[in-house]
Amino acid sequence: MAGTPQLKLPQEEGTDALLRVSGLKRTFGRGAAATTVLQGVDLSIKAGKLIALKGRSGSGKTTLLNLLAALDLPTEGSVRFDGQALNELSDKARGEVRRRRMGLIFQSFALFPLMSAYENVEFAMRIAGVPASGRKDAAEQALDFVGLKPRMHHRPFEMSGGEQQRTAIARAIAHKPKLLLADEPTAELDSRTGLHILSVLRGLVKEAGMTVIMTTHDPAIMEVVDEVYELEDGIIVQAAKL
Ligand SMILES: Nc1ncnc2c1ncn2[C@@H]1O[C@H](COP(=O)(O)OP(=O)(O)OP(=O)(O)O)[C@@H](O)[C@H]1O
Repeated sequence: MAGTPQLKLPQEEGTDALLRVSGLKRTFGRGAAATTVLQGVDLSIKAGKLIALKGRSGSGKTTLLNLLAALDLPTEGSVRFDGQALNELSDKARGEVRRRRMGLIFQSFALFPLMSAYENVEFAMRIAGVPASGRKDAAEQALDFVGLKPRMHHRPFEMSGGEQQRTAIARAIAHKPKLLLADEPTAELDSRTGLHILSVLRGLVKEAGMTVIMTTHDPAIMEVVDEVYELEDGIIVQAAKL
């Protein structure tokens, strides 16, 4: 894979965690119908790591990812991202942090069907507030990074599942976020295509200095990541450094 030097994030001094999660609890519903999914999650993640979050179905992986992405608010506890406590921000400021400094990837790709790969990436940058003058180059760099520049004018229905997921990755990284959050990024792909997606994600960490956190059931993922965290009964029960 051709790494694009321009995608590299500025390296910062300091050893503070990029993401610090403390006593995170999330309860859905009220009274007798209440379900506490996260019971007090603590996590500290340094910049420049590839992280897998595993756990059986229903263990709370997506719930945790949504809290890290500031798409949801905890019932108790806090998420500190890049030095800011997300729960202390207004809704608007939280949305800004997510759009400008995070990238999100979903298992269903979630691309706009009538837009080409390039237009999908360019549109996301517009939403992220990237000035018009820089959008074309940044979109092309991101599509080049995932190996899709030759197909960037194709629309999603003209692309394979792997190409659609690579478009979704390009869209998530074009504004150079510090943190990329991916919910089961290989779930809808065959194993060979899944491995290709993993090598793209690995490249983002190694060559661009991003931090990637992904939920997964895929054993192949555990082998290539830097750390694996396991959710069980609402807490982290295992944190392995490979
Ligand atoms: N908005 C909600 N309202 C009520 N319950 C919810 C809500 N969101 C999630 N849950 C419940 O929280 C639990 C954890 O769900 P979550 O999607 O986080 O699990 P998961 O580990 O990602 O599962 P999977 O691997 O199947 O995707 C489930 O029992 C789910 O039904």
